[in-house]
Amino acid sequence: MFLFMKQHEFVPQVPYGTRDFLPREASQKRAVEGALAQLFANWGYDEVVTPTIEYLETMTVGVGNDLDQHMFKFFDKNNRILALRPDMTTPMARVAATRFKGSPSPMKLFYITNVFRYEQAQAGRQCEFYQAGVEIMGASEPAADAEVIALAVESMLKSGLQKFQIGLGQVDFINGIMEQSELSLVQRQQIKHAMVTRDLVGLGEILVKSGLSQSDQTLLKHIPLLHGREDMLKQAYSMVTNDKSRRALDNLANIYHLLENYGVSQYVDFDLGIIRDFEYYTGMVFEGYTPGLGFPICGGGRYDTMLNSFGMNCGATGFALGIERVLLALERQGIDGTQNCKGIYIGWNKENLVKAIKQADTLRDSGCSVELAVIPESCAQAKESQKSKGYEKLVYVE
Ligand SMILES: N[C@@H](Cc1c[nH]c[nH+]1)C(=O)O
Repeated sequence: MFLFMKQHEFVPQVPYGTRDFLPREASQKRAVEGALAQLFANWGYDEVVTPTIEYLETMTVGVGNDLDQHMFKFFDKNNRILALRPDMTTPMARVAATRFKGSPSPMKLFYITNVFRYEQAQAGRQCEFYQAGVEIMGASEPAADAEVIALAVESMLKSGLQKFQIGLGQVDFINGIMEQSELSLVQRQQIKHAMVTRDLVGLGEILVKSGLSQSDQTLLKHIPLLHGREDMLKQAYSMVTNDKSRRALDNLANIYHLLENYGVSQYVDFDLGIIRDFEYYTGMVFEGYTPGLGFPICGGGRYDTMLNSFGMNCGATGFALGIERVLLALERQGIDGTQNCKGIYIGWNKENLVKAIKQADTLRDSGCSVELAVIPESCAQAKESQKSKGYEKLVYVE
């Protein structure tokens, strides 16, 4: 009796932060992913598929400790610690450094796959989520950065989004300012963290306690407000005196000039407060935003030291787009990306299965999508099935 009740009460759930994609969502997901795979291939990128699990030490070499609290970890039978990949950039760097040594440079690679990060789950932010991204490895020039940003713009357009904006920053702008002062590593990290989370009150408090001069405090407090078009870059130039920050601004101006030539600069604003939440970024960084979503839909940047950690000394840049975020944005903006029409339903009455199989075969060969009933139905039942399953046409074999 007890056993019976228990079985009765059991409601199977998916693990926290994961979700099912039901047919409509799964077909939207596939449509977006298919379009992106085609786009990346058209731009000369090759797909790479890596394991879902990596050794923890591989992930730590790549992303540092930033994601430590967010990784799903477990042991293999030899007691080595494994992690579900929290990011695809690190596995791609591992592949490039270990499998493509000596290949023509730069390598242009893409992926469309799931990644895992422990997060407070909410719509558009799950612990398991899908990313489509590209990485250019072996190129340090602004041309590679511009290509990656232009491709991010094209990806959003290809996904069906019309309204979005990219914020473009450069981590060396703030690094240059902080290196001038005598801040400890911890203080620098606290300042960056406050900027990443856009915690302006917290930033103010850290700065007051930092021992920095009043003018440096004012400058750092001002960084999150430094967004705009090219005139803002000029303003920022006059606010700093160190070479590193100024080179960062020159680098942004160069990238922007190329984006004008790609015809996508109208989608791009400068935002010097963007630092992103991975420590591996060493140059330009960017994030894409679309109305109705409170978090970035895509993001990326230059990471010139990661490959070195895997034994290959070269610069790299890339971006990733969140697939569920694209789907959510499309839904919230009322854009329906799918053709929801199904083809033909074939029903048959007793004894006519063989005829119906042949009919289905012929119709499929001619390019129609066909569902063949697996049990005999009367014509009225078949009509009902056609309607409830959403098929455009019924073929009834009798
Ligand atoms: N891996 C980054 C995106 C990126 C790709 N390449 C460089 N950055 C992310 O998950 O946000």
